[in-house]
Amino acid sequence: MLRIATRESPLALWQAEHVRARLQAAHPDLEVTLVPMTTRGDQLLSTSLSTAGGKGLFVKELEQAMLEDRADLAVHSMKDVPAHQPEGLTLVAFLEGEDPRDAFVSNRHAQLADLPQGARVGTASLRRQSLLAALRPDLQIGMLRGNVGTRLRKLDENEFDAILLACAGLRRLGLGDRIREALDVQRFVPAIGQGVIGIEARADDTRTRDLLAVLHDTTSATRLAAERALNERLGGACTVPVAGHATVSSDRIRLCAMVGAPDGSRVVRDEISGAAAEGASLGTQLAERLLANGAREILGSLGIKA
Ligand SMILES: NCc1[nH]cc(CCC(=O)O)c1CC(=O)O
Repeated sequence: MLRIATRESPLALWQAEHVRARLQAAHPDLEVTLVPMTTRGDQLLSTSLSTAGGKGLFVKELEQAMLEDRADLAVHSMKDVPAHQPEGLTLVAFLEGEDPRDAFVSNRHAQLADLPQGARVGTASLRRQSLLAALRPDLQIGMLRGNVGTRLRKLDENEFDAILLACAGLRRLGLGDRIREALDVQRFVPAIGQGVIGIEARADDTRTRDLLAVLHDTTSATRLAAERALNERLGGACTVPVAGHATVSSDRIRLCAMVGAPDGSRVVRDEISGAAAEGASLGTQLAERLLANGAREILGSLGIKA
């Protein structure tokens, strides 16, 4: 028996069920069950995530369940996972990545560049807000919280002319046809870990780790090592406008990153390439360069010491 802790949002349940089905296919005699739970982040969906306390909110209850032996593993969107795991827990597998790009979704406009002057755009993240404002200072950008379905409903009810979501979440939920334009990763740099499902387990639980080994994707692991090293050096929170995306081809890696003021008035971008095996060190180096070139001031003005 293997117990999977998961949030109860439709996307989280899809991802947990996907992991369950793959484990079941690899180990036909194993019983795999879902243990759904509500996290503090889900309860606070109506308030701003940044004021509520950030990323850990979506994973804490799942981690508690593993530490108390009510579950053996937790399935996460890596985008929602903080830089550090609690004592006794560790990330044990990363699945093959879905499309990492942000999606432009609109009922009226075919692409971001078609938005008229002053159009209303909804987004749930400071990163998207910053990138968007830097690109198009004329837009009226509003905070859009809630599950993917809730956000699409707000668009359909005409609260916004367009919204930005992750392509991965839309595709997984069978809503890929809502994507009008997939935004280029160089220009519109994705969030650390966007599109990758990660699995956390107890560090000493070798049985669970062995059972999960079949799901592990080394390209995703290489990507995540670079992106998470970058994120860690930059303070490691999702409450800051930080973007980082690595592309891996054979033994090379290229990491793009951005730190921006939420209003887009200042944006620092840079990129670095090197050997894939050096990903984590490249991530740290790129973070140092960003900090030296203005990111330290941007983060400092948001109360983050990096
Ligand atoms: N913060 C919510 C969240 N966490 C992960 C995804 C998308 C799926 C993924 O990145 O794997 C989403 C929804 C969104 O940003 O549109």
